[in-house]
Amino acid sequence: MTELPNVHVRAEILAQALPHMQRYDQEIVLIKYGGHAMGDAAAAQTFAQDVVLLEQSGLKPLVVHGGGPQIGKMLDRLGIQSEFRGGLRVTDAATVEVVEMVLAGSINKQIVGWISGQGGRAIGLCGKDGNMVRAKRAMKTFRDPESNVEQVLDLGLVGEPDHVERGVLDAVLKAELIPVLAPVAYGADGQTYNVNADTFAGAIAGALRAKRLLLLTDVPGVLDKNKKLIPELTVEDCRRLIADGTITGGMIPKIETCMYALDRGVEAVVILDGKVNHAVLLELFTNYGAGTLIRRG
Ligand SMILES: Nc1ncnc2c1ncn2[C@@H]1O[C@H](COP(=O)(O)OP(=O)(O)O)[C@@H](O)[C@H]1O
Ligand SMILES: CC(=O)N[C@@H](CCC(=O)OP(=O)(O)O)C(=O)O
Repeated sequence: MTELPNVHVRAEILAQALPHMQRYDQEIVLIKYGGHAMGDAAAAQTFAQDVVLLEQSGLKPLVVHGGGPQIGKMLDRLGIQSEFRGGLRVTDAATVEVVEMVLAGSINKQIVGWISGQGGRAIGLCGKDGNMVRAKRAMKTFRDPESNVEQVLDLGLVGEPDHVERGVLDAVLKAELIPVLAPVAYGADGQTYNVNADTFAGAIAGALRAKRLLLLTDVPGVLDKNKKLIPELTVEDCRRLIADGTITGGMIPKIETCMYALDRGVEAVVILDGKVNHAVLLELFTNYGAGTLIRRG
């Protein structure tokens, strides 16, 4: 077989994107960009480029971002102690102020800037804007593996979304702007709540019946006990992997998010490595699916 010159190979790859573009035409795709993935400067630029390319190709991309490591750094600088329980940050009044400042302030606007830099038009909002996400105090239980006793965790001002108002998002999408959302919510009690970014993304994806939810993190996907990538999982598999301790820490809210979103009509969720250049494009517009694909089963 004669080898195609490089430029023709590139054209072939571009042409192969056509059925994928048609499949996702006018569909909502929600991309959760985790704080660890964001740390890689080169991948951050290709991430912004991918988001703009999706919008230009007729999809409706939304971004929900995290910023756990960045919040941690700022809390350290301010001398505020912080601890995680069950993958969630215990949040008091001083902590939630810093969380809001870092997430809805610096990180949100940084991502909007990256998208503008690639020629896109993004708008940065948090869950308080347009009454988008109302939350209530999270009630989480945790089973101590040593004593096997289940206890209710007091996480302070950690919120769990209990209502999503889609009006503001519909208006933003209609105006052909790309929403970039910080996971901070309001409470009926007047409090500001710190919501885990995965949980927030799941609530938005569920309310909008997104076609796909992509969770970009700093690992290739869900790993088994031997640290090998698991390419596909069902909801039942996920429950088993949490129960047997294969899935721990920050991966727990991610998997809970997947289960929640699938339950609300999201077709499939993918957990993938956001530090890989063009991770989003590879996943959506090529035949080389990356990461772990999770379906209802
Ligand atoms: N089975 C597993 N497979 C992959 N990662 C896991 C697993 N169990 C726990 N983790 C941890 O979950 C982390 C991803 O969650 P998190 O740190 O909250 O990322 P992000 O900031 O992207 O939301 C991984 O870096 C890894 O340390
Ligand atoms: C309640 C809770 O844990 N909130 C998270 C919000 C940010 C987040 O989830 O960021 P990543 O996606 O980068 O982990 C926090 O305070 O770190």
